[in-house]
Amino acid sequence: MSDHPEDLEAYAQDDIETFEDLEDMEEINALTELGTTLIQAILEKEPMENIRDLIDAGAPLWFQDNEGTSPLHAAAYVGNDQLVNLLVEEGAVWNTVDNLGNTAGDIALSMNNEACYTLIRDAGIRSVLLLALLSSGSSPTETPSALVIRDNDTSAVGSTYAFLASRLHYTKDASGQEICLLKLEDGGQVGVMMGWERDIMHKTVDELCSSHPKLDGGLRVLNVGFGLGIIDGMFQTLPKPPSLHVIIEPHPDVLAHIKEQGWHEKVGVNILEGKWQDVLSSEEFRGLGKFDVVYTDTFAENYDELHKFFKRLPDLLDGPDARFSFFNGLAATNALFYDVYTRVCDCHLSEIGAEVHWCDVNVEVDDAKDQERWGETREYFTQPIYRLPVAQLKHKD
Ligand SMILES: C[S@@+](CC[C@H](N)C(=O)[O-])C[C@H]1O[C@@H](n2cnc3c(N)ncnc32)[C@H](O)[C@@H]1O
Repeated sequence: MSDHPEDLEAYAQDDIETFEDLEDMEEINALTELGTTLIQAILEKEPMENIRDLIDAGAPLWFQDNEGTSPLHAAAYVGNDQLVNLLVEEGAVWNTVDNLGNTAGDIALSMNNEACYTLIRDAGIRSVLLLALLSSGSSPTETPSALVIRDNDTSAVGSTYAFLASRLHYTKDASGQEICLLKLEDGGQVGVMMGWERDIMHKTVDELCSSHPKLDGGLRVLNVGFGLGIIDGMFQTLPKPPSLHVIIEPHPDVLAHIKEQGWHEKVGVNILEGKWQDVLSSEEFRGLGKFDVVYTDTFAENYDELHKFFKRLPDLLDGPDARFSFFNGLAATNALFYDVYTRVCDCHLSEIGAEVHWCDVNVEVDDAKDQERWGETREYFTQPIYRLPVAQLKHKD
């Protein structure tokens, strides 16, 4: 043993840390045991009293076993809505996924248990609305850190800054589908816009314009995000082309493509270069007045940004006849998340005084066609139904 006092101090420190480690291990073991017992008790359909006792004894509702099953997953498996309700009220996490990528809501849905599904979905809606409120209303220091919505994805898929610095390629894939492609640093590929979305864009233009009372006079249209220019092309081929067609686009490669395609020469088309967050506040934009039709479909932006866009709508829409839609593709690789975000959009649009009419568009294809749709790219929309929103400001009494 060393006789240097500083070494003795270090040994003593090591002992304390080992002791603390042991204490931590004991606590982890106790929680693991309680969590496992709770999940077993739920799966074995033990009486509610036993479940309640376990929760009161500190069984962790966030616990997941080796398969990723949480107490809420277990309650969904046994289809007990009273239990789902109890767990949600006690703070069970609504969006935990198991090792197969399923939430408890997905399990309830696959078992056709509407009561359990609705309870979990509504817990999700409340949670997302609360997070949005906390992140917009208070300074980060006033907000419990675990509840702040953070955008941790700094890749070109999750960060506008990285996206705008990345190169895009306009090409056709192996099945002849037009595509605007983003190549990621990890070698993966993501379609910024893909030809298969043409049907969704077509239905969107139809819902926004075909019965618009001002269609015959030429609509004043604002589109945010050019991509492949599919929706812009459709606005241009309306029976009466728009009297004003403003396109907001920040990406240099997209802007070069727009020029190549001759969009600057089209009558009534005004291309504003930049992000909508900057362009909407510019004097040039404000001088243009309000619009009959507003559409937004951007890339690499999270729900926070879409929510901010919603808040600008009262200044953009020209009264209750004007119509708004957006590409409703958020969280569209999971049925529960897609449902939750769709309903959160509905609530937030209602908050700004708009009413939403939702149209269901069938986008299901068979397996072989699905492969063609995505080619080598990452899938970002896997739901069979696209929920198309059309919002209008409510009449003021
Ligand atoms: C999915 S594409 C739009 C596709 C388009 N709806 C179509 O029919 O082809 C997204 C577009 O939004 C643009 N974009 C991304 N962030 C933006 C922002 N903050 N403001 C405006 N446009 C943005 C991208 O550069 C891209 O061109």
